[in-house]
Amino acid sequence: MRLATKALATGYRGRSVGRDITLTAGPGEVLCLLGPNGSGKTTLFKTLLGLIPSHGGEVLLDGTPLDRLPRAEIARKIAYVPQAHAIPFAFPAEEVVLMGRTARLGTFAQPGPRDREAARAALARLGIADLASQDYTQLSGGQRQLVLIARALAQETPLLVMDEPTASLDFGNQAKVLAEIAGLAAGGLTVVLSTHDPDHAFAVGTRVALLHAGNVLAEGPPDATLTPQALSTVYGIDVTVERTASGRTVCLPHLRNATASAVGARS
Ligand SMILES: Nc1ncnc2c1ncn2[C@@H]1O[C@H](COP(=O)(O)OP(=O)(O)OP(=O)(O)O)[C@@H](O)[C@H]1O
Repeated sequence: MRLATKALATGYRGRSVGRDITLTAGPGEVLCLLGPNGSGKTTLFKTLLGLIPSHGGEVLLDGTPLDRLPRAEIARKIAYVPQAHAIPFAFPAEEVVLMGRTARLGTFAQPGPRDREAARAALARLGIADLASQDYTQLSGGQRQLVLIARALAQETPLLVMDEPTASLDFGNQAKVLAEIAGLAAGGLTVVLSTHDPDHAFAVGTRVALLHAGNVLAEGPPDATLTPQALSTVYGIDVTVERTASGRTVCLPHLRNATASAVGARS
């Protein structure tokens, strides 16, 4: 499924957030959105999902304007992984994952044994089958994050939109979820995600969009887009981008100024 935005403007009632956002992502691609806190990533995602109206421009799914698609149709095309703290589901984890199936089925349909099986398979795939009967509200931030990713997988849509999917995960689970994302894209899914870690964009991104002050400052393959200069402009710090011996690309923020002021504060 190809997602495209054309000169999209985003925001809330009486408040403009993003403008002139033109992006595209297709099957097999992982489009990573990077940008400082408050730069409008979540707002863009809510607009892509039709949860809030756009302030101008277009969102197209395989060429069809989003606002021409009924909600149930959108749910069959796009699964959304929101930030884990955003939703206080008072249900067992398996029921939360099952909601991914109900989104596909429509308002009044009941999930059947196959749906339950798919929900359990999604939990197992993320290594959290043992959390199935635990209350979502009593899970840790990272466990909730994994449950929400399982919910999106159970929805079996061709397009996955993930808001900081690795944000509260431990070191190992970050790597597992990144590998899962790369695998899903390799299998033909379209993935759009936001991250605060440029290394993650280098690891799994086929394209990157760098948001700055409401605009797309740069967009393209990670190597060409996440340059030290662009990262410095967006984050206001000096950054070195290095290639490791094993062929990975990593970003190293310079800590000298921060360290100097921390030492100064102590003395
Ligand atoms: N419901 C809302 N009504 C009005 N303004 C909002 C609302 N939600 C967010 N904003 C504002 O929109 C701007 C963009 O917020 P958004 O959450 O999209 O940023 P973000 O890039 O996802 O941030 P972060 O990286 O911190 O998660 C912020 O200035 C925020 O204060």
